[in-house]
Amino acid sequence: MVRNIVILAGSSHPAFVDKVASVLGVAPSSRVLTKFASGETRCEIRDSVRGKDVYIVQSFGTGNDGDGSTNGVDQGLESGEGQQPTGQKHTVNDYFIELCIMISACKTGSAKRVTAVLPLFPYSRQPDLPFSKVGAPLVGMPTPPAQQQQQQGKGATVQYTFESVPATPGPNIPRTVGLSTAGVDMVEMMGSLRSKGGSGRVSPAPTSAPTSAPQQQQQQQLNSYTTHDYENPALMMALQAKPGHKQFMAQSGSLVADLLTCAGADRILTCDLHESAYQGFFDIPVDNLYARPLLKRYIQQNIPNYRDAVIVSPDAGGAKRATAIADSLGLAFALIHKERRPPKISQAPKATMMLVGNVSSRVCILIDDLADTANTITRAAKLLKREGAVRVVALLTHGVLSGDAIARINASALDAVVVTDTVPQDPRRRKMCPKLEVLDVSATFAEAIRRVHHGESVSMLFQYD
Ligand SMILES: O=P(O)(O)OC[C@H]1O[C@H](OP(=O)(O)OP(=O)(O)O)[C@H](O)[C@@H]1O
Repeated sequence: MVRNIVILAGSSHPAFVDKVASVLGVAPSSRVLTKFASGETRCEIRDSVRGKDVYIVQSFGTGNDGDGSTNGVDQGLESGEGQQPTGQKHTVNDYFIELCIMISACKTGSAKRVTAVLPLFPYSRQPDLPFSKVGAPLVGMPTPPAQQQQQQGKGATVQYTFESVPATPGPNIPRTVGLSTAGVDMVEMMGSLRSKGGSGRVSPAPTSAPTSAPQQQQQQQLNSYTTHDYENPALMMALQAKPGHKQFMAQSGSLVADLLTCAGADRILTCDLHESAYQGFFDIPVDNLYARPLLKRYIQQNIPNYRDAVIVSPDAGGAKRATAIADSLGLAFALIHKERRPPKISQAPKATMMLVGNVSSRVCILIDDLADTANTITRAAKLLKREGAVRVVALLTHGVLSGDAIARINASALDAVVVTDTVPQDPRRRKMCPKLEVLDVSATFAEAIRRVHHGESVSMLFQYD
């Protein structure tokens, strides 16, 4: 049992906090978290934190993703007298504000030290810069048409397209049923997707669509998905149709870091940051834990003849993460490279994929930090199977799986998707996705908290993994 420590749970992932607290041999402290009718967050810390070492655990990626789970709904956790749960759905932003308020409440309640424990760190993916027609980041004036024509002759051979099933939602591609329909029958749903010609695209839902052309264009931009803007031709064309305008994308990472520090956080504990350099945005200590030992153990224990398998990074951004596992297990490595070029001069840039490495007749293990829409891993799996892979397993730290991700995984060439529980994976979600397996990372967090509390090294935890 660890003494003089306070573990507080935000409302995003209480089950995870219970597991962490149980390993530490303490009970989570009492607090009230709910919302006022106006939607503002209400927080009350019921146990004394005076002079204590406080750990507030809040995860993200569990926002309003329509998975029908009770996670993310204001249930008036430990509701105070006269305070009724509003039943409002929490978004990632709600969780973030809640965390800041909890940190501030503990600081003003005379806590000795407050550590924000974020199993999945929010806003650590910076938005992509839009890409020009030749695949370069669009950070200046669009290239004049004559120059574009000249550059087009040098395009690489397009081998694979990026279509996914269900299609990535966009201006003219509405969300499919995904998990938003309570009690949806997966078999029925997949049948319905197949009956639409196998593309997985469904007819646009009737809407009160704007009628005039400028209105339609504005609406398209409003509806557009921003995870990967380069995949949205309408948005890309609109962005490039503004001569002389330098595109500016808000990079919110340092603001988020400042907000946490300003709220009073003395330390951050997180896991598999999308970009490890993000730690440099803080002027307080940041401990970045790794799910790597867990993933390696999974490979060793669950992939038959794993020494013949190939570790694959689905994009260049994750190559370092994947090679770390490949090197320590002595496995072969392959990389999928995305190119963003237009198929024709008159068209918007399109992402295509190239495989570097040999996967023929091999088991492929895709390694990535997270799956959000699951486009990246499902497209990678499709390419790997076409290149002769016999089995494709995706190993990810954070299974955000928002929107249609589960339907997409079910319809994909993936044979299994293994995630950790940094993001809640409730039983209903697991039932709807038979390919999903969940690894428990709570013991790693508990050990890291114990080490921080006793002033021991956290990085030593991963020295021999
Ligand atoms: O499930 P999805 O919605 O496809 O998103 C998952 C992908 O997004 C992130 O990388 P990102 O595309 O931001 O690029 P990067 O690795 O180059 O930073 C992440 O590392 C995954 O590869």
